[in-house]
Amino acid sequence: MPESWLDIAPDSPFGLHNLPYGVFSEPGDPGPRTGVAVGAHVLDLGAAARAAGSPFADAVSGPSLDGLLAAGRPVWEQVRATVLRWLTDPAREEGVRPHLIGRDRVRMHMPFTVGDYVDFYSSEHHATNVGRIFRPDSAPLTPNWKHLPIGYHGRAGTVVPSGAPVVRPCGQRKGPDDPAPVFGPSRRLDIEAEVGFVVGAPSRRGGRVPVGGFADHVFGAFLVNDWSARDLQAWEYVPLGPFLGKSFATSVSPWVVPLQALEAARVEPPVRDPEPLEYLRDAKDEPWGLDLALEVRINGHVVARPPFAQMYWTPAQQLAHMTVNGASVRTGDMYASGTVSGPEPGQRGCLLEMTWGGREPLKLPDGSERAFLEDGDTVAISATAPGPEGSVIGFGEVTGSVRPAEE
Ligand SMILES: O=C(O)/C=C/C(=O)CC(=O)CC(=O)O
Ligand SMILES: [Ca+2]
Ligand SMILES: [Mg+2]
Repeated sequence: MPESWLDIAPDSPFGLHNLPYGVFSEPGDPGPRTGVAVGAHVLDLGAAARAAGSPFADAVSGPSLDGLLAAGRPVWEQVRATVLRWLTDPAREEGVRPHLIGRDRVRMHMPFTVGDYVDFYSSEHHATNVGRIFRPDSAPLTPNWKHLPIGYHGRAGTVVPSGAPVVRPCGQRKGPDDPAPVFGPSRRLDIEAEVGFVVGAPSRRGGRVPVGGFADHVFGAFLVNDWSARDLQAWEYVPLGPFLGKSFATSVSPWVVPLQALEAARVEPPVRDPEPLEYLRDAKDEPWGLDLALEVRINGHVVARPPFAQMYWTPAQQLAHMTVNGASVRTGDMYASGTVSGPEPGQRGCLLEMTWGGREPLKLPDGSERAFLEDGDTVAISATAPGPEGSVIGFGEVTGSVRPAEE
């Protein structure tokens, strides 16, 4: 990789190997714009592309990534290669430097218009733990679990950008010893640390996206916090699955890391036994396990380090499964991996597991204890992945604070 004329710290999570896309504004701006994070800066992509007369200027000049997502893989590759050239060719410095803004000056926004939203359940460790906690008298994994990536359709309209406050939801709950359900603020508000994927190029209704078609359709990855009210969920979910316990808010991180930046993070997924049906088999020599290291913090204290590489079903299999019945995907459709949990106690991606259903509260270094979230708590989920040449690919973080219920 050639050097940049821009001063970028060698260990920056936003070095030249990453170049994630997001939507930002500066104080006093008329509206948000598309940017690329580089070192301590954001490159105003639309302005730089217009100044350079780039053929893709229109696609990157909107107030969201929607135009870029819809443009398709050849354009994604062209934009990335062009930005890299701009940042490394000394002859380009004069034209590009005016379009760099300090990242500490900008506010980040929702990166794209969310179409449909699907949430999976693809960590074997998470599913096993949740099964044990919610259904102690049954086998922890349901009979279908190792044959298909289980998922449900979520509420796209309540996907919110990182930093948006999360109001504690109200709803029905009924504990095992309660004679009747009661209504009120959730007492078991939880998080779920997940990785999200956004579709760029749509697929045809009636067609299927094979496992090998993942990178032609999916633009990139980001972080997701699927806030969950466990008491509402436990009462409502039989037999149709999560509903109001998860539909009140889902937070996403502002930077979308393009799949091209994750080449060095690709790893073989765990061995699948039994072997899945043909349409779910990994494409030969094209593994889509991803070695992302997540970190979950509550009020600044690290409470978990979930490993994404351990996920049983890959995002390529999830997309293949989501479309195998002929259901199409559209630009802006997003899907989340499911809670990321590893085999160790310190690797669990939600409080339900970390505290084993609330029975073993966490002790935070500030002396307080948490079974579930309290009003005022701030949760941040971050992640990094290995990049080429020893570099680090940063995802930034998704954060949100809990506001009291509106009763
Ligand atoms: O097994 C259950 O009943 C509950 C599962 C979930 O909480 C669903 C979910 O959001 C999936 C996930 O994030 O892994
Ligand atoms: Ca979830
Ligand atoms: Mg949700």
